Amino acid sequence: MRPGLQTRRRRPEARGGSLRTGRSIAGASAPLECRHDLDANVSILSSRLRGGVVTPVRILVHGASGRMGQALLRLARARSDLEVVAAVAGSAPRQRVVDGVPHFAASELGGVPTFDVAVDFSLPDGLRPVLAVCERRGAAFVSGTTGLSDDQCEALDTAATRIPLVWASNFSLGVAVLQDLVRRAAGLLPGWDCDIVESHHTRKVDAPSGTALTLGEAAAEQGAHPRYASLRAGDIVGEHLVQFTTRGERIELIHRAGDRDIFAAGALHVAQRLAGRAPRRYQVADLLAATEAPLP
Ligand SMILES: NC(=O)C1=CN([C@@H]2O[C@H](COP(=O)(O)OP(=O)(O)OC[C@H]3O[C@@H](n4cnc5c(N)ncnc54)[C@H](O)[C@@H]3O)[C@@H](O)[C@H]2O)C=CC1
Ligand SMILES: O=C(O)C1=N[C@H](C(=O)O)C[C@H](O)C1
Repeated sequence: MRPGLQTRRRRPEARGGSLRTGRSIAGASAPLECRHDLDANVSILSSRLRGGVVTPVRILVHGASGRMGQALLRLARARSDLEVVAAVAGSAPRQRVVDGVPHFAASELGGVPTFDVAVDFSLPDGLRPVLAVCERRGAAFVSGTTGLSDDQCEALDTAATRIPLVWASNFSLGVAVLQDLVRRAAGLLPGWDCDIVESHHTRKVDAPSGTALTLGEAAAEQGAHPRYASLRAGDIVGEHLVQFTTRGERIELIHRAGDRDIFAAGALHVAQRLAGRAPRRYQVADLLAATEAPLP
């Protein structure tokens, strides 16, 4: 894994019809762009109306046997607006059907039933095959897989010309706010040292974490030169400290995730709102703030 790759996060393209709402994430002062796209809303309605009946959004969980995959399956089961129609893991499943959900190996991806959105929390090698299935089937794609190569990031951009897509290094609301705070602090503190320290469980494979790189990019946008340090210990779900230091003083901004359900819930929320939208790359904030036409 090469540090810095995820710092190439693209901005969403400016589109006609975008509306500044002044809404903000949990009190952050920077307004979010809220895209009110009539075409997208029409297609959202048609995607959820099958045979004149409003149906749940059909989800494929990719990386289903993992820590995040298990959280996604459990949280999706509790939602009536989502239906998991396939669970895919890297290797062959021990049980073919669990809680009514058919399970598949990644090598069987071509045979999964029809779905509206794939939600991918796997490993970088798993990205291209599931993306290809989404493109072939015209399904939306939500991914939180980190440690992607340059080529894999470019594959996301290419796919986004054909399908609606969200990739985010972190689906928690708190990190979205932290990113905004880091950007503002870096702008207010030119010349200060900027250090990002991330701590995760010992099974995490990539370092620095995707979130650390995203936070570093927010600081770098304001002229900071972030440095990274990674700690792997015990079962830490995920902690990110961004420290600004100069002679005699220091500011520390920290987010601690205590439960990976926060990431899973965020990704499912985004998946539900992404289904049926127009092809392009969306940011999590677009979908948090999105205004949808009411369903009949
Ligand atoms: N964006 C976010 O909010 C978050 C992102 N993550 C990221 O999600 C990813 C998964 O994390 P964990 O669930 O902790 O990992 P894990 O190791 O527990 O699970 C990985 C899953 O991917 C599957 N897999 C592995 N190789 C595959 C392949 N080639 N094709 C298809 N499936 C494959 C495994 O069978 C397993 O089901 C990591 O990249 C992690 O950094 C994790 C938490 C939050
Ligand atoms: O692997 C994890 O666990 C996490 N990965 C993401 C990252 O790389 O930033 C998000 C979160 O920190 C948990």
